Formats: sequence, structure tokens, C-alpha cells
Amino acid sequence: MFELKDIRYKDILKIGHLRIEENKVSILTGESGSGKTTVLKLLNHLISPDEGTVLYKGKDIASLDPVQHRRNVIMLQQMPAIFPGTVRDNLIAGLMFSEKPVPDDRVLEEALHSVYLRKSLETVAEGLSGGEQQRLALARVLLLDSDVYLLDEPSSALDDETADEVISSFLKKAKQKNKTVIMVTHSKQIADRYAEVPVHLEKYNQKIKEAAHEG
Ligand SMILES: Nc1ncnc2c1ncn2[C@@H]1O[C@H](COP(=O)(O)OP(=O)(O)OP(=O)(O)O)[C@@H](O)[C@H]1O
Repeated sequence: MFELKDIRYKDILKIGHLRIEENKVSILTGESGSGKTTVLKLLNHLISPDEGTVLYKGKDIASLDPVQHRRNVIMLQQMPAIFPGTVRDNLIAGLMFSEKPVPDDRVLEEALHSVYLRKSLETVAEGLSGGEQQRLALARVLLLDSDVYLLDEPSSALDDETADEVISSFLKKAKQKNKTVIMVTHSKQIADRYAEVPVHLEKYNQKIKEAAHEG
């Protein structure tokens, strides 16, 4: 689905070759600052590499329309935006940006159930806890029904048990629809349990520093 070749991005990231398979759950791990978010941004075409090529379905991402690309490849940021208004407003915001039809309330409620968020559609979203807002944002991307989901630490604000329920349920839905998921996590438990393809990033700066030290 994606192929990264001879990538360099500033002094943050250097990847010789990385293939990300279609219809699989790939989980990106690595210490803080190793460039996990940067990889997701490259795949979403939010940034471009200084050197090398990122291919999506065999085509250079640089040649694709970024707006269309981001409809196929949705990224859930580490601190997702919550808009003023209700839970319903937040659920449909993404669909409206994507010019997709707004489904009826039953479908919206089903998305909330999928992320174990037991709140009414009328609840004021800004009053939700951090963990509840994180699940609301996850439900919002689930509704977008894209081909690829890039999830940046989607369970960081959840306790272990809730994180496990939510991620398990999200991935089950994604698998049913043959989606490709690339998820960043710091949770060893989540990585061990759900990674079909584990991807571990080494810190680029660290390597440079170590080399300088040795030299
Ligand atoms: N646009 C940028 N310009 C300069 N430095 C940046 C830029 N974006 C990120 N960085 C730096 O690059 C490094 C990697 O950042 P990135 O967010 O990709 O790491 P990460 O592995 O996702 O970290 P974390 O686990 O803490 O979220 C960090 O040291 C960060 O401060």
C-alpha cells in the first residue's frame, strides 16, 4: 500500500526501505522523538521528504492531489481537535469537510458504541473528559470510511482496560471492511496484542550522536 524508499527528513528521520502492507494493522513503536509522527505525516502528505520517495499504491505521493489523498488516507492527530457544539456536531464535522452524506442518528450512535463512548448525541463535546474526547475523535474518523487510517497514539488518554476495548473494537470494524491501519503507540500491551506487522523506529539523532562519540 505504501513504500518508503531512501527517505530523509531533516535530521529527524532516515529510512532505507519500508513497505506497509494493505489490509493489515501495522504498529509503529520507538522511543519519544524517534520520528513516528513524522512517518504518519509523510504518509498523509502533510510533509514531503527532503530526499527519497513515498509511494502510495505504486504512485509517488508527490504526484497525487493532496486533498483527494487525505480523503483516502485519514490521519487522526495525537491531540485531535474537538469543535464547539455537541457530540453529533463533532461526529458529522469530518463528513461535511469531506463532502460526504451525513448518516442518520442510528449510524452515529453505532460509531459511538464502537469506541465505548456511552454519551448522547446532544452532549456538549467540550465538557467531555480528555479520554472521552479522544474516543469521540476516533468515532469521527471511523465514520469517514477511508481506505487507510493513520492513528497517532489513539489510546494515550485511556486507562489500559478501556484502551484495550476501544482499540480491539476499532480494529475489528476496520478488519471487517478490509481497511489498512497504521497506528503509533507507546503501549507495549497494545503493540504486542494487535500488531500484525510491527515496525520499530530507531532514533536517528541518537545514532548520529553515538557515531560522533565513537569517532
Ligand atoms: N517540523 C519540524 N521541525 C523540526 N523538528 C521537528 C519537526 N517535527 C518534529 N520535529 C522533531 O523531530 C523529532 C521527532 O518528532 P516526532 O513527533 O515524529 O517523534 P515521535 O516518535 O512521534 O515522538 P513522540 O513519541 O514523543 O510523540 C522530535 O525531536 C521533534 O521535536
